[in-house]
Amino acid sequence: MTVLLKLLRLVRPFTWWMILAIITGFATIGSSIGLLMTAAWLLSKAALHPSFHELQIAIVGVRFFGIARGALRYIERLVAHSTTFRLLSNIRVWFYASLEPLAPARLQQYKSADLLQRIVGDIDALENLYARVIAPPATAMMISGLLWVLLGYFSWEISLTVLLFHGAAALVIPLISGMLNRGSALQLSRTKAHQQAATIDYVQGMAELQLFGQIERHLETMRAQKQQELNIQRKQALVQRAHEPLIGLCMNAAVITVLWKLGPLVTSGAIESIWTAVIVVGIMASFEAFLPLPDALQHLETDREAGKRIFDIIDTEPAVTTPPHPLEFPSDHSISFSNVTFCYPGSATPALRNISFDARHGEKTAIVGPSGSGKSTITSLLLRFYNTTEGSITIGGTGLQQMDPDIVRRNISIVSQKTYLFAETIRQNLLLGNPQANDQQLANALQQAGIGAFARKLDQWAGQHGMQLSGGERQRIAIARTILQQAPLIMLDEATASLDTITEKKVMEQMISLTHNKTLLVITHKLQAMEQFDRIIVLDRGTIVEEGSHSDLLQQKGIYSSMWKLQHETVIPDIL
Ligand SMILES: Nc1ncnc2c1ncn2[C@@H]1O[C@H](COP(=O)(O)OP(=O)(O)OP(=O)(O)O)[C@@H](O)[C@H]1O
Repeated sequence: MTVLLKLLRLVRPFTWWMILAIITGFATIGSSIGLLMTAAWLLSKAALHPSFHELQIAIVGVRFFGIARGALRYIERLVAHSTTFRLLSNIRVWFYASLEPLAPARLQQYKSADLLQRIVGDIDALENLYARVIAPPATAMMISGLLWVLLGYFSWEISLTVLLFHGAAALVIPLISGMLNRGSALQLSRTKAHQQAATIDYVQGMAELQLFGQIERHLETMRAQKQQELNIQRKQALVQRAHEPLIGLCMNAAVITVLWKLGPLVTSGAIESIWTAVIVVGIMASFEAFLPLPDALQHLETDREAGKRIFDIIDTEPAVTTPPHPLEFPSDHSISFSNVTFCYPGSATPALRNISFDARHGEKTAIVGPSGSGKSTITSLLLRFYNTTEGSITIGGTGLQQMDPDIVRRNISIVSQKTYLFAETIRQNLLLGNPQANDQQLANALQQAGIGAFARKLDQWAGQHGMQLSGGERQRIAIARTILQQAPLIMLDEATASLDTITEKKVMEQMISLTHNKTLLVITHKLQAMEQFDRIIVLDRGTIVEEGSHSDLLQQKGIYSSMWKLQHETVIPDIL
């Protein structure tokens, strides 16, 4: 389906609103035409010194059209703005709802700035869809129809002549303008996306740019991008500025041609001379409806480009889908990986190869291994961000793919190494885990996460990305949030990596005791409190190389034993 048809499908729920706005738009310009034509008739007639009685209806007509024009213009603006904003908010909600199933797997290919430009800039561009693309041609067509009927009363030849000039104003001028500005909408949206990316990089990477002395170079790139945007806008404006004079030219040409045709008709007495001025001002007033048309084509190109960029994302097949009849989340929370192989989209090398393991209900399982061995990939698969390439994963015997991904995620609490804190207070960040929690419950959770002192700072602002807190504090707030969530399955993915060794050990022991009857899966490369885990799985380059309890693995004298020795028998300062 073409982008335009898809866009029209989006505006379909507002059909009646749009019809109402188009009718009021038509009535407004129609009143203008009525006002000028009645006034012209009145003046022409008055020149012939008729009785007051003969002018009475025209005087009432002038008053009526004068008041109607103002009132209708107000109503038209009200309806048009209301339609535009309803439409925009509908498109925005639709876009967010369609985006959610694509996260995170399908959105990873987009730069965050590009995504932001699509979410904000491209959706905003669609603001023009109704008011500047759909409404003006519809109103112009109706006005042209009105003139056709009004002038047809006098002469079909005059009627046809005006129709031809209306056609030229509606088609020829916009087409020439469109040709001159071809591709500029695409260039503009790309330039804006690049600018947004550069601005975000500038703000977020300012410290790095300063350290490497690259501020001036980065600013130069931004200046060049701004200049490029200005050049495109200048070119667009040059063409746009010509629209009004060209429409005026068309109008004057129409008037001259009509006058030329009217001459013989008036001389022959086929048309009374009093109507000459009426016909001429009617034609002149009708061209008001054609003024926005050349811009409409420009906006159409912008909207098509914005729509294309939006549908590029939305039409992507989600990496995971909800089955038509999802099964319930089981009460047994054992996790089982069976011959699982997984390749990230676009990657030829599997991140996990044929791995099988069980993490039984209520047991504590640790997955350890060197960096890049595939530990976090296990988390992504369990949270159903991706489907396995081969093999299956079950919870309590039910296949992950047979359940609703949202329900699975609601039952698994996770603290990852990339904790995200919202630019809100500590309280708001904690309430994400349990919106109903009272202050006492928040304080208990903070205490259990090892930052009891924050119970007195619940209303402190966490800062952008939680930057008003240290890395360790952020991590412990995230742990407290997980404690509040009370999900039956808990996963810690390098959750304590940013803590010092002593605190890390303490928090880990606390988590193990807090999750007494729960299934706990801990992913780590720092071997802390390992003796307390029921099972330890050692991963290396995507495969399970060792499995067993802490003492078993030490006896095997394999990778685990070497890692343990390195971390515990050699004195390695924390700062390394
Ligand atoms: N989104 C992704 N797209 C493509 N490849 C990826 C992606 N994420 C991870 N990988 C690759 O998959 C492999 C396993 O990565 P993973 O993050 O699971 O390792 P890890 O053991 O958790 O590492 P670390 O301890 O450093 O976090 C790595 O080779 C990595 O480059």
